[in-house]
Amino acid sequence: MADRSAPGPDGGHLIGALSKFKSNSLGLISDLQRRFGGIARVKLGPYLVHQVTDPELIKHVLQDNPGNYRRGRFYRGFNLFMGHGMLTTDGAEWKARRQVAQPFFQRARLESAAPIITECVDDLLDSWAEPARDGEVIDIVDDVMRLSMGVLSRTLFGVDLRDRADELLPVVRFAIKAMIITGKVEQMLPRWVPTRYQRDLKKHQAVLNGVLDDVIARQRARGTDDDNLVAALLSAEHPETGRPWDDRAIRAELKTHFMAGHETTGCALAWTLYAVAQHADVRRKLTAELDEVLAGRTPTVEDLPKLTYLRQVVDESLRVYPPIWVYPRDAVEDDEIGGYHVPAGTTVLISPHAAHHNADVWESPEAFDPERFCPANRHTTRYRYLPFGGGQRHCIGHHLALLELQLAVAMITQRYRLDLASGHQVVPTGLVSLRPKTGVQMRIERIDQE
Ligand code: HEM
Repeated sequence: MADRSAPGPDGGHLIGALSKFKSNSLGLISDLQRRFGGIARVKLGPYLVHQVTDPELIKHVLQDNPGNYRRGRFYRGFNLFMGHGMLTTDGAEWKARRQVAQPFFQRARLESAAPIITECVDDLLDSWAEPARDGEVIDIVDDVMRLSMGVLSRTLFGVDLRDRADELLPVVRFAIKAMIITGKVEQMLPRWVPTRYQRDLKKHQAVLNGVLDDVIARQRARGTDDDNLVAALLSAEHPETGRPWDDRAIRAELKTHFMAGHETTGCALAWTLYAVAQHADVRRKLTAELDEVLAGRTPTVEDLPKLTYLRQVVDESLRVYPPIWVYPRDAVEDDEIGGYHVPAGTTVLISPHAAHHNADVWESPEAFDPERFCPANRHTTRYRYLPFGGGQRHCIGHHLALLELQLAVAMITQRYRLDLASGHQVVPTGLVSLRPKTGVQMRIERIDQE
């Protein structure tokens, strides 16, 4: 076993790089990657962390030795809004949850739900008719979040949670800050200390729990024959106890899918529309492809294989702006990564953002260039491109996300031209998701169809 420590900044003191992580987490991970390469050792407050960005070393953690890397201390924050569910558990508990949900994420099954997606996109397009006519500037972020909330809840839960978006959107905005542990005092105080943060936390948790309890109650009243995830969870038996799952466990699964699925896809769509608006050549090429293949009609799943450039645009957006920009694991036993010692109990950070912006691996990584995903290059992307993670814990929802992104980008580009409002700067910020810090303000113009 190697006894060498990986390179990294001097971090022996108590605070280490934590204050930088709090104020500019994206800057810190890029800086570590640039200065120290594929594996860097850093102290974040009291925690020893190895950031891994080399594709082979990422493969080691996610695919070759995954049993040694579990959800750990940084995932505890996720319990606040996801409970004890598929994303936050390990081993047999995780497996049981993944098995119940897996059938609902089969590609063919999701593809048959494409008309639900196009209906939800149509609603979004209709809601933009007025601002387009009045030449108004709008922030598109909440709108795309509503869209992904509608798609997720209709395809998986058999209800339309857009009806409750006004309650849910503030919950999610709070949650994506609260779930990431940054060592802020308010996060560290015991829950019984009556701070404003604790009051807000409880209020938002109660709203989310209440909405999802309603979803469960409605499904229970309808019975368990419906073909959706809620009905499947209500009729599932726990593999170890043989007993049905209780409502708390079912709610944790629904919270997990809700939080993991709609925020990520919404962010990805906002970033893709932003990127297309910023690159006239990309917009031109995309519009030409859509015109040629669709000639103005609504896209279907059968059209997608012909819309190759559309897929390249989505892939490149997920490279430059990966919605899950970092995720941690804790090492169970001592390990060796890239010849360096990684002690048991310490954290390994996988950052798609740092990996996707690594100049040793990507040519001109800061440039938005969909050509790098042309079909001839696709096979070379393994573990240097990981917007949906990798190994056995890869994203269960990736087919749904990609389907929704392709259909939504196509339909929006067909009907509207989006331009960034003059003077508005879009700045990525690393919360649980990669969010545009002050929104994405767009001027929307209707493209007249023949
Ligand atoms: C663009 C959209 C999405 C992105 C970028 C994304 C990204 C990711 C990533 C990177 C992971 C792995 C995290 C880790 O290993 O720690 C993950 C896991 C997960 N994602 Fe997604 N995701 C997206 C959409 C969705 C959707 C639509 C759903 C569900 C409706 C979903 C549900 C999940 C769940 C439940 C897990 C945990 C899987 C497990 O641990 O077995 N995601 N996602």
